[in-house]
Amino acid sequence: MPGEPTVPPEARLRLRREFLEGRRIPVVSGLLLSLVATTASLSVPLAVYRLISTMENGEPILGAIALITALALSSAVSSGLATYLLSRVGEAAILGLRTRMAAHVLRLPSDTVRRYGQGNLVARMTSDTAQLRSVIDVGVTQIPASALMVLGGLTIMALIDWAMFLITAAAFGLVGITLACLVVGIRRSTSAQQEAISQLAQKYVAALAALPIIKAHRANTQITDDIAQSANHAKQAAVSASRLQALVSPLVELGTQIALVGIVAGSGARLASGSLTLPEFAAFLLYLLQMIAPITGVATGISRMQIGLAARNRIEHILGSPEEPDTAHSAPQVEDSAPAVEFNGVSFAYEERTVLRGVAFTAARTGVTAIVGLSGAGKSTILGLIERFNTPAAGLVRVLGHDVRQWPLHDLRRCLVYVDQNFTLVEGTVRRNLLLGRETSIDDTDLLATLDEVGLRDAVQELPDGLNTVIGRETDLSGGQRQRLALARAMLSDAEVVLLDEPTSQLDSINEERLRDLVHTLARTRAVVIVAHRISTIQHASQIVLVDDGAVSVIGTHEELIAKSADYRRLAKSQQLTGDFQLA
Ligand SMILES: Nc1ncnc2c1ncn2[C@@H]1O[C@H](COP(=O)(O)OP(=O)(O)OP(=O)(O)O)[C@@H](O)[C@H]1O
Repeated sequence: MPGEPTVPPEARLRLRREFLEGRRIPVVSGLLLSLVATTASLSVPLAVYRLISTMENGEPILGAIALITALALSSAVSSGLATYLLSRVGEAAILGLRTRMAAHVLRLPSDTVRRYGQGNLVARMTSDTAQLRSVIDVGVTQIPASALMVLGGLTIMALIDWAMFLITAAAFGLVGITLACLVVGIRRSTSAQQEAISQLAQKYVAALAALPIIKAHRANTQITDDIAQSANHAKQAAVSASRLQALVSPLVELGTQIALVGIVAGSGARLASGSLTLPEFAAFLLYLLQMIAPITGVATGISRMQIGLAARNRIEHILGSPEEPDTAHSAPQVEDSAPAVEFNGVSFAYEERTVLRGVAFTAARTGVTAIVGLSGAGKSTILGLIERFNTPAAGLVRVLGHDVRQWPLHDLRRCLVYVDQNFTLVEGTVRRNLLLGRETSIDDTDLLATLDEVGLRDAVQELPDGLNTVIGRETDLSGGQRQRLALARAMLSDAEVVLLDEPTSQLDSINEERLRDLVHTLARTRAVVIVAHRISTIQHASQIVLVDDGAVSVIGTHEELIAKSADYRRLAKSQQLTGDFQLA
């Protein structure tokens, strides 16, 4: 992603530590089994050498055949067990990493999450971590085991015949040098491929979220073309990555062919001169053939590692993105006399764009503070600053008498309950949504009583599994019902400050009236800060804060503002709420 932060050293993934911590026994057992498998494989050609010598001497060969069988079997069994053990450990390490990523992403500032994009984050959590798994597989098992085989094989080959060993080493040395040149390109191209897949996931997730609108605007083809274009970028990136990866196996084959030709050509003279015996020649040839697989293993392993390392980089960027600042250690002491919320000369900008200028108001511990103003005036931003989703550029936001930065985030948010503009529900049952974030349970009678207060009891009881119905999949609620469910969740909380962002936007007039009553009941014992477009919802508020283009233009009761603010009168008039039209 352009503009990704530099990864701080503490966010770098120490793969060895991630992999080993708490898992030393299975890792060491896996590595030992792998060693047994390699040693057994390396011993097979020596056993063949012994078999041929035994045959040449006319001795019984049963023992030699039994040895070869035992070696081959133990190599296969140990290698299978090692792979299973190490892949279990690898999966456990990836589970740990995925959990860590989820926890970290949920602590990122909302703007950072928006900048990355949901699809992009999904791709990093799913496909990039799966790619990283290959670093563990390849780095811990494939490369070390194959490298051991190659080194062991080469050593024995050197002991058998140094001249033929030199031919072999020269051929594979050339392969190694060419491979080293390819590695950088492979890493770069796989990184581009992963980025292209993230972009594709991003477009796809965004399209799914906007599905009804896409259908209603008959934009299926347009959006499909868009997604297809991203898919095409992903394909092109994959093709250029595989162009380099495809060179790896042929390179190894080429090296093997050169070595084979060299050995066959060189062995004639050495066999004829007697400096090489037939069993030695057979063993040497077997070692060479046996080495093709591990050399291919090392080469493809190094190439696969690049995919995993590129994925590691992208994961590190997420883990390196700073979390919401949360430096306070304990909740400050709250004075009874402290107001619920205070804004003192608060200014705020999204990136370069200033959206709040010197905002100042105070919300008492009880009563309703309504924030009104035209669309885009900055009302939701004000609620976001109380929740400390963002930090002001200047001025102070206080909750219960203390600067929001003096509160540990968890404690600050425990004092607040927030119903967002989209009345967001989480994936899960009605009950899960009602109890979201609660540390204690509430019995069904109380849950249903609260649902009754927001006029939702009957609708929930009619759902297939009542409170246990999963919403948002086969069964769903209407927009207004979702909004009332979000309100019920807020009512069940015992937070001292209730923040409501346009809680009536989806409600019919009967439910709006019900909400008004509920808000006033809540406001008897708590502070309610409510953003509202419909002045009918808040005309009885203790105070109304009129926000105009990011600044507070006037504060007062409905009657006071009607009397003294032309802007408010205009706003109320547009809703027919002045003079004779005023609602009761
Ligand atoms: N995450 C964001 N990044 C950049 N700009 C933003 C972001 N959120 C809001 N804005 C901008 O900040 C300004 C204030 O937005 P805000 O949502 O606070 O307005 P609002 O008064 O609540 O509007 P509405 O009544 O339409 O909900 C708007 O101009 C908006 O475009």
